[in-house]
Amino acid sequence: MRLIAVGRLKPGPEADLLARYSKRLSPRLDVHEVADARGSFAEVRRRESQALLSALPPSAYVVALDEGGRAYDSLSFSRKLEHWLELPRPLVFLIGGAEGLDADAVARADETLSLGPMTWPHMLVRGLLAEQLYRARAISANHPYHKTGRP
Ligand SMILES: C[S@@+](CC[C@H](N)C(=O)[O-])C[C@H]1O[C@@H](n2cnc3c(N)ncnc32)[C@H](O)[C@@H]1O
Repeated sequence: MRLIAVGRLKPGPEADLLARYSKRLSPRLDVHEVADARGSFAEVRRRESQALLSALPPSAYVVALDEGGRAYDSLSFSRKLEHWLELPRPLVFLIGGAEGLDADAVARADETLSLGPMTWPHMLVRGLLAEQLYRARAISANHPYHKTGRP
């Protein structure tokens, strides 16, 4: 699996969170960063979205992280992830920068994924996604990390 995201993640709590879950993930999650852009709000969004799209491997199956995207409960997401991993295409998650993804990036996505209707800081979203991917894989493997029916 690959994560393509805007900006350079500096050492700190967000990097620790990403590392905590990504090192436990199988298949591994390769992170590829594209540079922050400069300019007006609209230019930043367009440039960063183009950089994300340019970094896609050929025939990628693209899941764009988007507040307005599709939300899942953990069991459904686990099943969905297993389905994505069985596809004969590289699975790629996209996370926008502080100005978000533009319409072209969302249009290229095969799926959208929401981590809830609230907006999270883009650097935190990497770790949140990694935890949800780890949880989904734990559910598929009947690993006790996910405690069904308990808070
Ligand atoms: C700070 S948010 C961008 C907010 C921006 N105002 C917008 O309208 O998209 C940066 C990125 O983090 C991701 N993100 C933030 N909150 C999210 C959520 N609740 N669900 C899924 N992705 C989220 C998205 O990829 C988004 O492009």
